[in-house]
Amino acid sequence: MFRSVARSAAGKNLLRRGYATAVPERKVAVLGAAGGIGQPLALLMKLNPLVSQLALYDIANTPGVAADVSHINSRSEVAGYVGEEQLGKALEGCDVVIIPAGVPRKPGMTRDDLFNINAGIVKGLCSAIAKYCPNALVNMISNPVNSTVPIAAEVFKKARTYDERKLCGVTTLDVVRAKTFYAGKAKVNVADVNVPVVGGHAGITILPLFSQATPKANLPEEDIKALTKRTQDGGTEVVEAKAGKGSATLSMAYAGAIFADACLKGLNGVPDVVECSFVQSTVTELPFFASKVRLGKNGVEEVLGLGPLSEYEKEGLESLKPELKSSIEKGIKFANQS
Ligand SMILES: NC(=O)c1ccc[n+]([C@@H]2O[C@H](COP(=O)([O-])OP(=O)(O)OC[C@H]3O[C@@H](n4cnc5c(N)ncnc54)[C@H](O)[C@@H]3O)[C@@H](O)[C@H]2O)c1
Ligand SMILES: O=C(O)C[C@H](O)C(=O)O
Repeated sequence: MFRSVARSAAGKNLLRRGYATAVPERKVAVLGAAGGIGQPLALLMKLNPLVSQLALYDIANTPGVAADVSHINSRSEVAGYVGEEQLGKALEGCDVVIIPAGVPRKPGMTRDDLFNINAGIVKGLCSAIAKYCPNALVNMISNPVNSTVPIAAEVFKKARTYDERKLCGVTTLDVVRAKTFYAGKAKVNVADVNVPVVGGHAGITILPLFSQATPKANLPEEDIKALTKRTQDGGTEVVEAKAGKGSATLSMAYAGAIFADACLKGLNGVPDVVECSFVQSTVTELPFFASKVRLGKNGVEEVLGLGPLSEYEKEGLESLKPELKSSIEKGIKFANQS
C-alpha cells in the first residue's frame, strides 16, 4: 500500500532525506528481538522511517522490549510477540524478516560450534516464514551464517517457497569492520571508505578485498595482511573482550540495520542499492558466496562479480573454498536429514 509522501510533513521530511518519491507501508519482523543483538536492532529499526510496522518476536521477554521501544516517537507501530504460538502473527504480512535468534559464541569456540543449537532454531523459524510470509526478504544473522543460509534455502525449497533473491546472509559487520580498520591504518576519513568483503562469514572465509578499497592508500603488503587478519578475527576479538558474556551485539545491530535499510530501499525502488551479502551465487563454483549484490524490488536483483583481485586475495580465495564448501554442505545435509 503506497501513500503519497507529499501529503504529510513526515513524507516531506523523508523526501528531503532522499528516501523515495513514495513511502510504502513496510512490515519488518525481528526474530530473537529480546537478545543482545535483537534489542538494539529493534531500536534502530524503530528509528528507520521506511518501516511502518515493527514486529518483535522472541521465545521470552518481548513484551517489555516492545513496550519500551514503542514509546519512541517515530513512524512505525510496534508489537511484541512471545512464544511459538504467536510467531505466525508476528510474521504475517512481513516484507523483511531479520533473524538474530540463537546462541552466541564464548571464548575458545568457533562459529561452527554453534551449529548444533542454532541450526534447529533457524530451521524452525524458516518453516514458519515459509508458512506465514513466503515472499518476505530474509536477513539471516544467526551463526554459523555459512551453514544457516543453506539451511534456510533447503527449508524453503521443501516448502516450495524458495526464491534465491529473497535470502541474504548478513555479512555487513565484516564490511563495517574492514572500513573501520582500513580508515585507521590509511589515515583517511572513515565516512569515505568503501571495502568489499567476499567469501563467507567465519575466519578465513571472510575475505576483505583491500586492493579495491577506496580512497586508495597504497598500503604496504604487511599492512594489508594485518588488516585482513584483523577483519577475519574481528568477531573473536569481541568474543574475547566480552570474556564469556557473548559476542558482538552493538556493532552487529548497527550492521544489521544498515543491511535491512538497504533491503527496504531496494524493495521501495531506490536505484543502485549495493551491499555485500552471502547469497546463492555463481560467482565461484560454490553454491553460496558473499559478494556485492544489487538490491531491488524483488530482493537480490543481481549478484556482482569479484572484480580484479591481488595475488594475495587470489590465494585467500582458493584457501577459503574448502572450509566454505564444507559448511554449506553441512547445512544442506542437516536440513534434509532432520
Ligand atoms: N552475522 C553476523 O555478523 C553476526 C554477528 C554477531 C552475532 N551473530 C549471531 O547472532 C546470534 C544472536 O546473537 P546475540 O548476541 O543476540 O545472542 P543472545 O543470546 O543475546 O540473543 C539471542 C536471542 O535469541 C532468542 N531465541 C532463541 N531461540 C529462539 C527461537 N527459537 N525463536 C526466537 N528467538 C529465539 C533468545 O531468547 C535470545 O533472546 C548468534 O548466533 C550470534 O553468533 C551473527
Ligand atoms: O564472532 C562471532 O561469533 C559473532 C559474529 O559472527 C561476529 O563476527 O562478530
